[in-house]
Amino acid sequence: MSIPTISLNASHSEVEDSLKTACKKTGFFFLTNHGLETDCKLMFELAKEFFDLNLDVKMELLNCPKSQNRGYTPLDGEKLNSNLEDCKEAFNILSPESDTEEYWPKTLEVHTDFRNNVQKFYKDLHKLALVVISHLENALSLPEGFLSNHHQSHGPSTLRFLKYPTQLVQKNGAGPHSDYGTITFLIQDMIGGLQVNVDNNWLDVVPVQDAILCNVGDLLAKWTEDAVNSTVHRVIIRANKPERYSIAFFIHPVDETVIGDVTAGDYLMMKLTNSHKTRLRNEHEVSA
Ligand SMILES: O=C(O)CCC(=O)C(=O)O
Ligand SMILES: [Fe+2]
Repeated sequence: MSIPTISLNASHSEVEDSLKTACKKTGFFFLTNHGLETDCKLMFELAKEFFDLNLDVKMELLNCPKSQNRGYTPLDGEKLNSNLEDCKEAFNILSPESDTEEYWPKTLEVHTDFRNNVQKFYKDLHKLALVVISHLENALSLPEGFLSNHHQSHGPSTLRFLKYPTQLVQKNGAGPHSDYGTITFLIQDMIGGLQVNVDNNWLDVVPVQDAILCNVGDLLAKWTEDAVNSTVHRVIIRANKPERYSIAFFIHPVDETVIGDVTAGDYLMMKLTNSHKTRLRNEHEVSA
């Protein structure tokens, strides 16, 4: 089994047939001809500049204790799976409407217009998400607006820069988990390490140049009564590989959306609280 590629240049019916199959099988697909190829390259440069900042500068952006999903997450600061610490750093960016200056590195502003570029990328990804969501409605025979009406504003969708450092022995980069929202876009470099669990086997996701990897999240699976698969995946850092960068965009419905027995906002909060053990412990230490 491999991850299918869907080109946005294909006809609507071809895109939607392929989407239907992909979402029902692995829950993962590569999207090509999405129009953001050049922007993705720039974002990798900006992500590298961010992670190259001194640790004390990044720690000033630690999101503690105001919210749980913005600003900087240091190495080993998160457990996507409760049994394993994740060997990665992250920088989380909320929607341009709800973000505030205190979570942005001041030093980069001068050189690269970092904040403006990243926020523009956020908005472009959100537009692309609406295109994919509209195709999904057709692919899954859902009424028009069934999903897209709940994604018209940016809501809690989150953009995330990730860096997995070089290791001498194999390590856990991101523990086995499924994503929480509607869909996730993942832009990765060519190093590899992402694996998807298919029929109890770990399948390597071989990176495709310029493609955006998309996957179904838990809320979409709930929303469609499991017509699609929110598939478990993980990142392993193989020994002596160069550092790996990825950029994830987690697309979420607005908080008030009722899906099955939960609201989207409550579901997200519950999942984030469980995955930020270390940061919550730090928060406790700070407030104690
Ligand atoms: O960095 C990656 O390749 C995947 C990260 C991921 O799955 C996540 O953060 O949810
Ligand atoms: Fe994930």
